[in-house]
Amino acid sequence: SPHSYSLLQDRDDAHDVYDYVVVGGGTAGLTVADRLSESGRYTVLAVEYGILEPDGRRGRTNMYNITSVPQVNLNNRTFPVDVGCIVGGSSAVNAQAFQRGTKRDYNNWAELSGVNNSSWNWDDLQPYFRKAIQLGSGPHPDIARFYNMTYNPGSYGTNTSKHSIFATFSRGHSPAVIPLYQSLREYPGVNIPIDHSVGAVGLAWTPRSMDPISLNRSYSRTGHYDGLDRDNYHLITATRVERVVFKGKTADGVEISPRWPAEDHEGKGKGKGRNKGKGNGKRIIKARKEVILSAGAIHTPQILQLSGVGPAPLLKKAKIPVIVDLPGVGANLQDHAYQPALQFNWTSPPPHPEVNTTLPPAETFVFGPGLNLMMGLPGISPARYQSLAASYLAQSPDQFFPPGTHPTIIAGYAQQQRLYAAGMLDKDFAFSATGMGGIPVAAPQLMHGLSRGTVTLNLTSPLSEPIVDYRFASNPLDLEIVAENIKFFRRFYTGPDSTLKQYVNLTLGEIQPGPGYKSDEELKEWLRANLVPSVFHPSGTAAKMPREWGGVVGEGLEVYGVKRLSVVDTSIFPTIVGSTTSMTVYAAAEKAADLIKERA
Ligand SMILES: Cc1cc2nc3c(=O)[nH]c(=O)nc-3n(C[C@H](O)[C@H](O)[C@H](O)COP(=O)(O)OP(=O)(O)OC[C@H]3O[C@@H](n4cnc5c(N)ncnc54)[C@H](O)[C@@H]3O)c2cc1C
Repeated sequence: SPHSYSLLQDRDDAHDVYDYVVVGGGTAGLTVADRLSESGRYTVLAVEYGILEPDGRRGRTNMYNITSVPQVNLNNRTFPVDVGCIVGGSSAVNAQAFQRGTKRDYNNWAELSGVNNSSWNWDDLQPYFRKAIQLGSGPHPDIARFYNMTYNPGSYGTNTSKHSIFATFSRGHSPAVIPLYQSLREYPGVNIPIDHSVGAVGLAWTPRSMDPISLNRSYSRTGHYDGLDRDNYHLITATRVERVVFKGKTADGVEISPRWPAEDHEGKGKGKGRNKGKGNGKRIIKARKEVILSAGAIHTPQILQLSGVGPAPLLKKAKIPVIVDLPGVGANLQDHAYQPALQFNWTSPPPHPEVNTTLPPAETFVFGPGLNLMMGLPGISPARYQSLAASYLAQSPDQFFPPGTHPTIIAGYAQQQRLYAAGMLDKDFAFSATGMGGIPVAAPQLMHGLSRGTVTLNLTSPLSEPIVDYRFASNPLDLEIVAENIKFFRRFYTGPDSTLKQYVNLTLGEIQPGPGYKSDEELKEWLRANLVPSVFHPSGTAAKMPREWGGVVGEGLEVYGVKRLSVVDTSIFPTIVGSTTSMTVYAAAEKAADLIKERA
């Protein structure tokens, strides 16, 4: 059987007590559960709401069905809040672009720890990236030569065990990206790092979370679950953790309930990985050492709030007894925003450069080569970056938060504001990331938004999905920065200093936003109607920051004000990284496992 014998076919077979109970068998959860159980010294239970099913599809059973509240600054549009609901979590359904942030991202985390010697910084995290992510393979040498693809093998581990997560460079090619690559290389302000894994922005090739041999998805299930056979490790699926149970202020265990009523579930199938679910009722499972919340940035704050750990006024409204008043639980929500493509029309298709016939044949094409342009604000907007940074720094930190926001949240945001204002002057702090295919289209993502959102209990039905409000563009500078991204790509494609003309002999006509949107005001109007506030990288809702800065966990990821409860998932990111998020989650989970074992 490819899956693990750790899976209990019936949740009623779970013991009454384990050393560790991990809530969520997702990206971080399976990583931590693997590491805590590997010595055999501790008993570990992971509880997952999804089931074991094939990866990749995004369907009814394997995604949560959540919609954001209307975004008042985006013409009241609502947006899907996609999160994987499956063994493997979001790593089982994501788009597999595998990147880490830049140095400033993680050094900001250290600054936001409020302590002098935080080990959550770029240098100290690199060994965890190498432990977490193995280099599956570099690009095919011919492809690497043809595309001038460089990469830094030292950023990754060299383990080839199948119980690993792999970063693999593309085997495919797509010659049409070459004119873009060559012209971007020469475009003013575009840096060429060896690759993004060295902590710098610029034009480089992004690997995928992919097995180098099978080319299948490499994710927390394949790397940290399949094939494990440990008596001391159990996984139960189709099971919800409703709340953490406390004895005084000590986390004592979790209360679980079945996802489906027993008879319904029996009807759904008795295949592998489906609990028979004969127990229809709730049950408490105890944790001797720690309860570890790895339910992701949308559900971890919900579980904390349901357990009485969160903003006291909210808990009182929901009639939940307050265990500890922690205003930061569910605050500080961040994501990357997506600007629908700036689109041009070639007057005729570009002349593709001759394809070297020694390159692997087209059938081996799996994914495009993964060219990605990351830019700091000085590169995006040489004319305005200084004034944008100055206007940001001049804002009062509470200016764009709702009245009554807790002062600790404002204090934490003031710290972030100081660091981001400095980041706006740094060419190596990403404000945009754009996948570059072979067509004259660019859909840049905003990598460091300035607005902060919330995840809160649904007061009329606390066990239903939480209320997600990105509050995108509540800080008006967000739209100014995205408008600068549009102007950057307009200049690159059609401006007088465009370097593209040397490589393709074409005239370009702009289709979208279109010539009707010229001024900043017009561009912002277009963005309010088109911008998407999330690419499903929610982060920051149980942040690792000091309590007086609205933090929820400290340096050891233990929740403030209670004992034996920790958080390990994207919720702990004080600030979102300027890259896709999954690689950082794996590294953080590896570090977390070490911290948890040290205090065992
Ligand atoms: C559609 C999509 C595309 C993405 N594309 C990329 C990409 O290309 N590259 C990249 O790096 N990142 C991408 N991401 C983001 C990345 O995958 C996530 O940031 C990361 O996987 C989150 O890890 P996590 O451990 O925080 O949470 P998750 O992996 O989401 O794990 C949380 C787990 O907890 C479970 N759970 C939640 N509540 C409960 C409960 N009450 N009881 C029991 N279990 C519960 C969930 O079912 C889930 O399995 C994408 C995400 C999505 C959804």
